[in-house]
Amino acid sequence: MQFERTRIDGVVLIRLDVKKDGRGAFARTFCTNEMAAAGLRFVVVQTNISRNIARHTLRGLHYQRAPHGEPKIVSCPRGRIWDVAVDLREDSPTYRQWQAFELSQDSDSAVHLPAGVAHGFITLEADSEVHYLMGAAYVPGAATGVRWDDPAIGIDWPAAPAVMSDADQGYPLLL
Ligand SMILES: Cc1cn([C@H]2C[C@H](O)[C@@H](COP(=O)(O)OP(=O)(O)O[C@H]3O[C@H](C)C(=O)[C@H](O)[C@H]3O)O2)c(=O)[nH]c1=O
Repeated sequence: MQFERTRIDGVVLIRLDVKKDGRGAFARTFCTNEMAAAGLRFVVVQTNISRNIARHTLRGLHYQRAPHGEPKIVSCPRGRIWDVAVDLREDSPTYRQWQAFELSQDSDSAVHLPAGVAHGFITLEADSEVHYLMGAAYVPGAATGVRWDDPAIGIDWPAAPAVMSDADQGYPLLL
C-alpha cells in the first residue's frame, strides 16, 4: 500500500498494491502495521456499506461531534464516486478547506479521513456502493453535518445532486 498525503493533515490517499494474474487480481485493502508505519494509527471499530441507486446521489457532509469524532477509511468497491473531505478542525491551518478524490471499483484506492474532517460524496454512476472502515463507534446523538453547498466551504461539485436526504439539505450554514 502507498500512502499519499494531501494538503489537509490526516487526509491520505491510500493506493493498493494489486497483484494481477490470469484469474484476475488480489489486493490487501487494510493493514494495521502498514498504516502505523505511515503514521496512521487506525483500529477498525465498525464497518459500513452504502448502496446508492441513482447517479448523482449526494450524501453528506457528515461528521460526529467531539469526543465522538470518527476516523474513517472510504472506498468504492462498485461504481464511481466523487468523494469529499472538509477540514472542520478550528485549530487547523486548512480549516474549512476541502479536497476531493475520484474513487471507483477500478481506482484501487481509498481515502483516510481523520476525526474532525467532514465527509460526503456524490455518485458518478448509478448503483454505486461506498464502503467504510470506521475508527470510532456510531453515536447518533453526536452525528451532525454541514451543508454540501455552503459558500463558506465552496465545494466545486462535478454535478448537481439529483437525490439527497432532507436531513442533508437541512444542515445549517457555517457562520
Ligand atoms: C452512519 C450510520 C447510520 N445508521 C443508520 C441511521 C439511519 O437510520 C440510516 C441511514 O443513516 P444516514 O442517513 O446518516 O446515512 P448516510 O447519509 O449514508 O450517512 C453516512 O454518509 C456520510 C457520507 C458519512 O461519511 C457517514 O459515514 C455517514 O454519516 O442508517 C446506522 O445505523 N449506523 C451508522 O453508522
